[in-house]
Amino acid sequence: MTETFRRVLDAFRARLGVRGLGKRSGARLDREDRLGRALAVLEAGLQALPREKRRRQLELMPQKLRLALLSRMATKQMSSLPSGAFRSGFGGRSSCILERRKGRFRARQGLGGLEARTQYLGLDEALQQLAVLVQLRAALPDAGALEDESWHRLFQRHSARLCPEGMQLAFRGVGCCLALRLEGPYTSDVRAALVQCRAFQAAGHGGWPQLRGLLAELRQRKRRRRSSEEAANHVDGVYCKLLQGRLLRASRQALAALKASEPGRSSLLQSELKPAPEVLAAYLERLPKALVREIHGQRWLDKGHLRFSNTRQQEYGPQVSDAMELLDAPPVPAPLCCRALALRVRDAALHQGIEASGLGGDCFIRVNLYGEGGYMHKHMDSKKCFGPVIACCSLLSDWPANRQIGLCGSSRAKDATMTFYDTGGSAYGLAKVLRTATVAIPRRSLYFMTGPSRFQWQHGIKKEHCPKERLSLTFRSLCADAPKAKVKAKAAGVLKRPARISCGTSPAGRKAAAWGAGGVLPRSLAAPTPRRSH
Ligand SMILES: O=C(O)CCC(=O)C(=O)O
Ligand SMILES: [Fe+2]
Repeated sequence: MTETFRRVLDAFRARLGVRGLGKRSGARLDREDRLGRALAVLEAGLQALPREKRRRQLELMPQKLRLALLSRMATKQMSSLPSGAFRSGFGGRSSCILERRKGRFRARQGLGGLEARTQYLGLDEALQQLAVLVQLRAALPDAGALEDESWHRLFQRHSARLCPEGMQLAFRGVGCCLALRLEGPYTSDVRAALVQCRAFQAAGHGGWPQLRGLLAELRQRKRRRRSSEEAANHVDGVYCKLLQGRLLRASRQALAALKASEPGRSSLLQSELKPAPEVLAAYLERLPKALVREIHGQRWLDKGHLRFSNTRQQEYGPQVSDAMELLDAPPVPAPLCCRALALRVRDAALHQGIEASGLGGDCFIRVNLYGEGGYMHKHMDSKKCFGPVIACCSLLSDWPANRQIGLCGSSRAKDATMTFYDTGGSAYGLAKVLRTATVAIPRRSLYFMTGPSRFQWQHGIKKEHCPKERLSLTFRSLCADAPKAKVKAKAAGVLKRPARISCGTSPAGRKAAAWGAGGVLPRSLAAPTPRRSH
């Protein structure tokens, strides 16, 4: 299985190498542009809502933001939305996913404007088919880039060459509007999916009203009994829900940009802490259950300094000692979902124009599980050991509870907040703090720490800023000249595996062992050896 997966990863990497994902233009926008963009997304999103909902959202909006939005609309300075808000094929262009359901797996792969998926299979077979799909993607141009007939001929040629006997595929067209992923219904006929893809492209230029009409029509076509009104209501229901999340984000960004444009305020963190790209958001909607289950099946590390903090960790990939030195030991293989997520994170970094070398399936992954009130001391992730970009996904095990998000409401109160401390680049725990800033890290979001937020500021999570159980996964590249440990690891992970807790026969040892396997260690048992490693 590992061998198969490695082939998938190699093919994936080759594809990235060949195609390159290019930098997003305008990644470094000045303040005005940023505000303009955020307001434009906000306005377009509001326009896509039914009137009642729109009014309600406007009422909920902080006054400052509402005024900015209205004055912007009044002076007609908006950029050319909605057509500008549509990017065809976005999201489905190259996504590569393994889905799990009831112990069976299904591969899904973006084909640039189209998406293909297999039926549910055993893990090995699904991985093999994922590898085939990745190769197919590498061999094909984007579905919209050629005439449908020529694309279809190419598709037939390559699928005949690559797809094994009996491989069953279903296809659908995908598009994107207002940072929402639009999906047609699956069909076994690739030509029908091409028609969906073209329809998304054509409707995209008419903005949301046309796309909504198309989505309703596609849904109606799939279930013939449904009336057009029912289908339109269904589309409204689904997309309004999604839009609310996007609106929340857009309004936050607009507010942040507004704040940043006030004289005397630093916009440093807004520009350096990049928010999650939409590509990943849909993925994070689906992933957590499987991921959380998989992570709970693994062992937690025994790190003295974590015992007070109601936090547990796992680490995968290259082995690094507590002194932040690379161990001469084989990498610890990450659970499948973590690896898949690592690939997506790397993809997301490339989409954002962020340096991504060293990220991906083989990078260093740390899993942090915070209990309620769990915290992380302020620190700077080791400069000598880890690269210039740290990516982190925030997840929670009770993820469905977050369904009722509202614009600027208080329902996000369960999300965690990270505090940043400007130490002018010093990594010492006692370094003088010049200023602090807080950043919300909502569940199912991804952030990248780059530039000053990585090397100038320290970061940490306060007890009172983690009101609910939180799971985070950090992804780091290793520096080429990371210091090597002089000691040799005896076996995989030995230097940091739970040696003390696994053999405890005293009551204290037994309780500690329970902690290592999922319980919470009482304060009285914590060992006084808080050597922190980041
Ligand atoms: O959980 C987080 O978001 C941050 C984790 C972190 O800073 C670390 O593991 O070094
Ligand atoms: Fe950190």
